[in-house]
Amino acid sequence: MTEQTNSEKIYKGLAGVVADHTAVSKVNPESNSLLYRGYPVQQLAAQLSFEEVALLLWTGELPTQEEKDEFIALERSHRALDSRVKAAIDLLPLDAHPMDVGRTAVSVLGANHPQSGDSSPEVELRKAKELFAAFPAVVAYDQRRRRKQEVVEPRDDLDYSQNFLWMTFGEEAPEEVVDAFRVSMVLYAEHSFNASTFTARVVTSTLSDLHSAVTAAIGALKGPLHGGANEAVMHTFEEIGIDKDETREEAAARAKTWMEQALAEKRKVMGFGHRVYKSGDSRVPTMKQALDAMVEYYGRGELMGLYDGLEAAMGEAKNILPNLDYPAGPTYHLMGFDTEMFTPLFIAARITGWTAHIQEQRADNSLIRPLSAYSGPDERSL
Ligand SMILES: CC(=O)SCCNC(=O)CCNC(=O)[C@H](O)C(C)(C)COP(=O)(O)OP(=O)(O)OC[C@H]1O[C@@H](n2cnc3c(N)ncnc32)[C@H](O)[C@@H]1OP(=O)(O)O
Ligand SMILES: O=C([O-])CC(=O)C(=O)O
Repeated sequence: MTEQTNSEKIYKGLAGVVADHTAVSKVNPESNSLLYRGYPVQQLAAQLSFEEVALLLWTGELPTQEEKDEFIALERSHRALDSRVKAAIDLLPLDAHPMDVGRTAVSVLGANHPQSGDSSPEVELRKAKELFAAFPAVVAYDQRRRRKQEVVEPRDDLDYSQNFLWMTFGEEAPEEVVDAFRVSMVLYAEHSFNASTFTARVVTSTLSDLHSAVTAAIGALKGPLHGGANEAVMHTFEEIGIDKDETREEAAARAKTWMEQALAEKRKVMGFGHRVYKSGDSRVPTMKQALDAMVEYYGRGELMGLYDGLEAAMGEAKNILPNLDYPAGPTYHLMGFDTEMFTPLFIAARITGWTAHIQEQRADNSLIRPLSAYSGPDERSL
């Protein structure tokens, strides 16, 4: 087969290209819906624990009680911060970006895994579960070391979300906060062939291992056009200025002026727009409810002034709607996470989707290697 010629159609950014089948999730922009293994994500977010959603994504079916119990036991036994991961993180500067910390941690876990050379389906599923269990301690430790706080050991009387918040903040989170956190994890878990998942599939297609694929996926997630947007949303809020004494209306008016100026300068405003959804992200209404609950819990209506003002001004000027990162950013801010920790929270959730796709890619593999149209100089001699 020869490489494409210049006259052939180029699908820049692979926009509109259907690269393969997947049974993991269905993103439907026409009906503005998202199904995980056939179930609407809104139902899953309303009724299931994140542990149950993870099992659904991996196995394709809702878990039985026995499967759930077995997984919960495994998850609770792999929560503690691995000493080799801690040693590697301690070598990194305190201001290293937490996405770099997360990427390093997964790499260290992969290199030290006792079955690092075994990519059989059973072992890979086990590795996925262990990584799911181990990653929260990395996020919690990184936020705490940056704040010069001691490590908080996990507690096995708490579920995944409760324990995540416990290890990060060193106190039991109220029910309202745990619920908003759980909802964010469920919504962030999976989204078909997004850039990071596709990256994980490309790496897997070479028959490389699960930790290499996840490490590469973290690199793709870090960018502000993808997962890095949840952090960038908060930077926008900070740039506009958060003033707790302001009314909602005053904040909205300032946000509107800021957005008009940003668009006049042709800036991209993170947290808006989507490659697939053109009439709204299916997950935003559910995440917005979780944000509203946090705003009410913490009594921070002025933040919603900024939120509403930006959304309205972007809608009026360009008819571009928020994506999931837009409500997720301020939700994590209200919970007390440092802004730089937001995208690592996305990693914790997306480990489920990535590893479900890694399994699927491996089960029916074909090396992912597209063609390119050469645009350099004609052949020449030295
Ligand atoms: C969980 C997630 O990963 S969701 C995505 C998170 N990413 C972001 O929030 C980053 C901001 N958004 C964007 O950059 C884009 O909307 C993307 C990358 C997500 C999707 O982009 P694409 O489908 O490639 O559309 P593209 O970037 O070409 O935008 C089309 C038009 O809308 C404009 N546009 C799209 N999003 C934005 C935005 N956030 N701010 C300003 N203008 C925007 C573009 O400037 C472009 O305008 P033009 O035709 O006048 O040049
Ligand atoms: O689907 C995408 O391109 C990005 C996205 O929303 C996600 O990964 O959750």
